[in-house]
Amino acid sequence: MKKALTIAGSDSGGGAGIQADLKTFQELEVFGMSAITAVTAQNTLGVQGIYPMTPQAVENQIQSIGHDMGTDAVKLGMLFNADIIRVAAEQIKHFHWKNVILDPVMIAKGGASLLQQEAVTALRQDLFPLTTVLTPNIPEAEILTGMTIRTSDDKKEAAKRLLDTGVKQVVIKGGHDEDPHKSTDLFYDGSHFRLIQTPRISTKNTHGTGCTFSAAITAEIAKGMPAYSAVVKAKDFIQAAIENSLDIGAGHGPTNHWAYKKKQEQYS
Ligand SMILES: Nc1ncnc2c1ncn2[C@@H]1O[C@H](COP(=O)(O)OP(=O)(O)O)[C@@H](O)[C@H]1O
Ligand SMILES: Cc1ncc(COP(=O)(O)O)c(N)n1
Repeated sequence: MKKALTIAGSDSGGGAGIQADLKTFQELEVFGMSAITAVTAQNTLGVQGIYPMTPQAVENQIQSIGHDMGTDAVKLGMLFNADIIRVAAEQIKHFHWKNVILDPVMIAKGGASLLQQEAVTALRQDLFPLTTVLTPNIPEAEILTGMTIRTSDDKKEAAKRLLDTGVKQVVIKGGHDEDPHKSTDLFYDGSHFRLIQTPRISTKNTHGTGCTFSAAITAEIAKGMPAYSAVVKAKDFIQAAIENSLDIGAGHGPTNHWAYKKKQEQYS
């Protein structure tokens, strides 16, 4: 039995953040644990409030897990400010955790900021050198590299720049690209570029896609799968979750975390 820890924000709406991560870990049969960085009052319409935890509270949660239970992989999501980022980095080093998946969450779908602007530098300096797989969406990759990303060549250039910061592997997610037919993610490990492409699903229910995708990568890496294979499986997981997304709430509804498992059961 493998374990995964998510260090991220709580989404009261249940579709993104800690809630999406734990649901995904459970579906992929990995024991999920959490350290909460901030509580958000959130639903499918947007973010109504953000209540960050103190850095000490985050440190204490991580230590509780590190001193007793341990983990096979760590996922980082909404970290909100530079002090929380520093604490997370220190604890990952302290416990010598090696499988680190960083989803550099910055802005919620409705536009609310989930990371203070000055924290971007801390992310690069403190966490990138510890990161096994970085999973930015296109707007996040643009902020992290300072370049505009439109074409497939732009994605490759951005991936190269991100690897220069110490990250071992990167997936630039294609949810925000302009192709109306496909959603294409680019994986880069420093030697090969690989495209992972699926038909784009026409739906407004995409709340939590990024969280769910990176949580699935984390679960598979926790089970010992190599990074690229984990990304391919996570892409299948999120595709099923979006295809069967849930019409809950009046805005961007959540994805369906049990759809992948249900599909597997149907075919077996
Ligand atoms: N409409 C869609 N159809 C198919 N796949 C999608 C769609 N939107 C996002 N994805 C996939 O979901 C994952 C998360 O991507 P993205 O939405 O860009 O992340 P974020 O939630 O961080 O903005 C990626 O694997 C991406 O290809
Ligand atoms: C607490 C929290 N963390 C992350 C996201 C990003 O969600 P998405 O996966 O849709 O980009 C969110 N809306 N809320």
